[in-house]
Amino acid sequence: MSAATTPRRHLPVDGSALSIEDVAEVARGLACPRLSDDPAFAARINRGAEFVDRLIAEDGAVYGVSTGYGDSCTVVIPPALVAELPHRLYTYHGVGLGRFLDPGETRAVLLARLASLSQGMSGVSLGLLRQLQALLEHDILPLIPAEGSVGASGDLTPLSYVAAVLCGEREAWHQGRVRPAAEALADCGLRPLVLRPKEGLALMNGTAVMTALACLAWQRADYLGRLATRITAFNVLASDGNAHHFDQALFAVKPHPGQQRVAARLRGDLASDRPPRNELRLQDRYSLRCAPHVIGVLEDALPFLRGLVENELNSANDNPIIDAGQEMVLHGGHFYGGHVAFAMDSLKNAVANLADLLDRQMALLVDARYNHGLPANLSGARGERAALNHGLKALQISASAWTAEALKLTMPASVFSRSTECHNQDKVSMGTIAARDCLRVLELSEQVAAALLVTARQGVALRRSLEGTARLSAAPEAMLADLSARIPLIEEDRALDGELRQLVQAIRDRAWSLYED
Ligand SMILES: N[C@@H](Cc1ccc(O)cc1)C(=O)O
Repeated sequence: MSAATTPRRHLPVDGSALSIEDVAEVARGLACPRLSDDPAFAARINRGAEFVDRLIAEDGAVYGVSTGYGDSCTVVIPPALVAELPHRLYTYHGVGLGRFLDPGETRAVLLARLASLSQGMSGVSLGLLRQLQALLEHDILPLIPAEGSVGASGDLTPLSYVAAVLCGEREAWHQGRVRPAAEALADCGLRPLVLRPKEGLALMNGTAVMTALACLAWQRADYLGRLATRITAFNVLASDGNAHHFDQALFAVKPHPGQQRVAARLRGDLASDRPPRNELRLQDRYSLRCAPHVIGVLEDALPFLRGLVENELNSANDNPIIDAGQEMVLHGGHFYGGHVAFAMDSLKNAVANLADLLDRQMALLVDARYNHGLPANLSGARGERAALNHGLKALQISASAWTAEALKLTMPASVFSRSTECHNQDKVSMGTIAARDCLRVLELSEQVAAALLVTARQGVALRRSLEGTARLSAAPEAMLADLSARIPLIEEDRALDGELRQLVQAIRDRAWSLYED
């Protein structure tokens, strides 16, 4: 079923704060924005558009309305040509390349722009907001190329594809295929928008693409952190590891709250008792012992990063800002996505560290020198056939490759600022590149997690076949049962790619409820 036909929750939009979860729900087609019908909201929006009209009538010159854009702001547009200007803007920005954003990402972009313009500080009309809402309502999704934004004149080039489709130009996904925008609009009874002065700039001169991608990345990272914790619990059991590394008294002396939360989750999963004073095997390797210290970095960063991303989402982020209440035109640089750039550069680092942690845990488990009595490569084959079977050998090699690629992409994008646009944009954020990197790092890390789900399922089963009784609490035990149904025990080697793809999808769908306490 397409998002246009699925029953969807209405998400009220009136300029008040939206959350990352709201964006993710709209992206999944589970919710659809509904502009407030409160007359006060309409009045606030209309006041901005009317103020722009008044400015043109009274002052003649307004930046981006009766002048050229950016460095060309000293070029005066003859009054007879002013109406054409907004359409020029999206036309010459039709220079995007690379993959197209997927439908979920595109819905998130439309909502992010709608949220920003609904602040009522951009001088756009209610008609423009309604047309944006209508694209989401009918699931008409502009084809937005992912590449070509420096993230600090906002996302001008990718957002030009939103502006063009609103006006019946370029192409959109609609009803499962790529269609000319004009045709898709007509089919839904919508008329192409004619942009008013300032409306082209207001649509394009902002951070909606990077912000939308950042919301989706944040939610995926949050889930992956929880999953890495659960996988660690399985792997402690599989490797006959030491649950006492997650002791409450131990973590009380290092007060990072996220790290303490991860340790508590591991304690809960492993149902461990107090440690004996001096065990035979005192200390496990770092990828097990320090798991709360690695996953905890993400866990502690997430609330802070949420703040950065949601503040951007709920901001007026274009230029100039039109303050109709105080009758001011405020020239500045709110299209600069530095906060999102920092959030995404940081998040991809923390996420890639999860991939690395899990990859190291796998390295311990498949190696008979370190796995405390399990078969090499966790092969489940017995007797004569053991010689023929290679177990998870190739899967470990793949996990190493995915991990390396994720780690390689952690180079911060924001430090690659270029001076561009005739040196008007001489310092830019690269936030959109950071967000795209982060999504790719997430994709690779989710693949590593899928490999580790296979590993953990196999490792725990083999450990239990040796020793029988190692304990887990109810929630991880239930998840293990679910995994065992999804992934039959590997006794004779088989190709695992089909199962891996299904596991990756299950991770994306957040198939397991994890520590939702
Ligand atoms: N971001 C610029 C505007 C701009 C728009 C389009 C461009 O092609 C270049 C610059 C500003 O507001 O100052």
